[in-house]
Amino acid sequence: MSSELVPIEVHRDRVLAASHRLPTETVPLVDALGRVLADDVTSRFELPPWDNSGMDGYAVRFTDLGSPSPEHPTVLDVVADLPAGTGLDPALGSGQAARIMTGAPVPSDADTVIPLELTDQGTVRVSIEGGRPLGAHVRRRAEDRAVGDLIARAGTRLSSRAVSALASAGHASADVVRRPRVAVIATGSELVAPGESIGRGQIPDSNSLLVAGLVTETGALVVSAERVADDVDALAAAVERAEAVADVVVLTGGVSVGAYDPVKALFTGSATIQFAKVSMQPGKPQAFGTLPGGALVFGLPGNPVSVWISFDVFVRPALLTLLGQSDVLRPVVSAVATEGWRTPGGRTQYLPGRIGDDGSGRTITPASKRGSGSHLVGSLAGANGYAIVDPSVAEVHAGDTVSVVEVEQR
Ligand SMILES: Nc1nc2c(c(=O)[nH]1)N[C@H]1C(S)=C(S)[C@@H](COP(=O)(O)OP(=O)(O)OC[C@H]3O[C@@H](n4cnc5c(N)ncnc54)[C@H](O)[C@@H]3O)O[C@H]1N2
Ligand code: MOO
Repeated sequence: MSSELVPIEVHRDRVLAASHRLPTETVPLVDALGRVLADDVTSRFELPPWDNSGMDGYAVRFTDLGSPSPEHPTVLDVVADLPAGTGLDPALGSGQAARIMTGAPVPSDADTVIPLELTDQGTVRVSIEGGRPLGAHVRRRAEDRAVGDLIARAGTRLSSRAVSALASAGHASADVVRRPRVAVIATGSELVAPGESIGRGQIPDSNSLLVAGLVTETGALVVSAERVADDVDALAAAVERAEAVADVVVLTGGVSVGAYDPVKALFTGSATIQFAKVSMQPGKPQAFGTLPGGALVFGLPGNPVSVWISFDVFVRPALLTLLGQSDVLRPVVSAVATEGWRTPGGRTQYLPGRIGDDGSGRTITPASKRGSGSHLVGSLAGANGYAIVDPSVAEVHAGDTVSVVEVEQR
């Protein structure tokens, strides 16, 4: 690892240059929520498919309506009854109307719908006591989409709203990008399973859950997760198992310069895996590259806050690129600091925080009184985003405007 700090964008560009969209698969719409569209989707149907009523009422010929009022109602003969789902198209002659329900096709001879509140609701003859303009309450065929119009673009992550639009447009399935398969390996001889009692020197393995959760939140699949001690042979075997089942292998811990850092030991000298000191805090030591079979491999620094930030800044954009999503970087917005904090200086600081709103705009409050220390795992529960502070800033003061990223909806 060169001692020179690598700019964050340079490291991320390396990662993105090695990340390529995965192949397409077809899934039924019931399974499409959260998947990313592989191709543009256009409408197979006109939307709406026919002129239909926007109100429960009466379909009339506008020329028959006159200027009705409670004192001088217009009376029409009701010659048809049209519930939603009917396929009828009854002929309407002069002085005739059809009772019609919302969503039912408007007869070809009618051009206007009168809501039933303006009538006596008659079923043989209807007395209309108020007028409506020509075309009122008729939802026109194809006014929303014509056949061939765009419904959703390639690269769209399918929301429930998008899935419903695809269904309405005549689709039963969607062509989506295959989900990346991700294997998680946490390294560290100090690690025990969550819930186990800990002896001196031991800690619960929280990174496995953190990475697996972040992978799932990104829309990828966790195919394996294991813990290995700081032992190069054990790690080599775990990486081999991971590579056999995964497109991406995410390792945590062991990338620094310590005497027992197994990731460093295993990959040093590899032609396809690079170690870098990235100009960020937390998250400085990073490993990235490809394994012999082609899987991407990330070696994230073991401190839990470093894992979260490194994942968000490097792994998430890579997974989204594999997923074919069009936007892979999170929007950076502004917020006002409710409290001050110190920065490390010299590296871009990522400070976990609680992003809120004080009524006059977005705010950020540090998740820990101790700032952006990479070991402050307890503070992660209260963070819903982070501030990004320029290396030139020595201290942030209450009231300062800073750049922030929100990772969760408030
Ligand atoms: N002499 C130097 N020491 C360190 C440097 C340096 O430049 N020179 N860099 C520091 C920085 S910055 C970081 S970040 C860490 C990264 O170290 P490693 O990636 O080798 O991580 P570990 O030493 O394995 O662990 C660091 C820390 O995180 C805890 N940890 C690890 N895995 C887990 C897990 N699965 N769940 C919860 N906690 C975990 C571990 O116990 C350590 O406390 O290196 C600095 N040192
Ligand atoms: O860069 Mo390390 O990730 O600060 O603690």
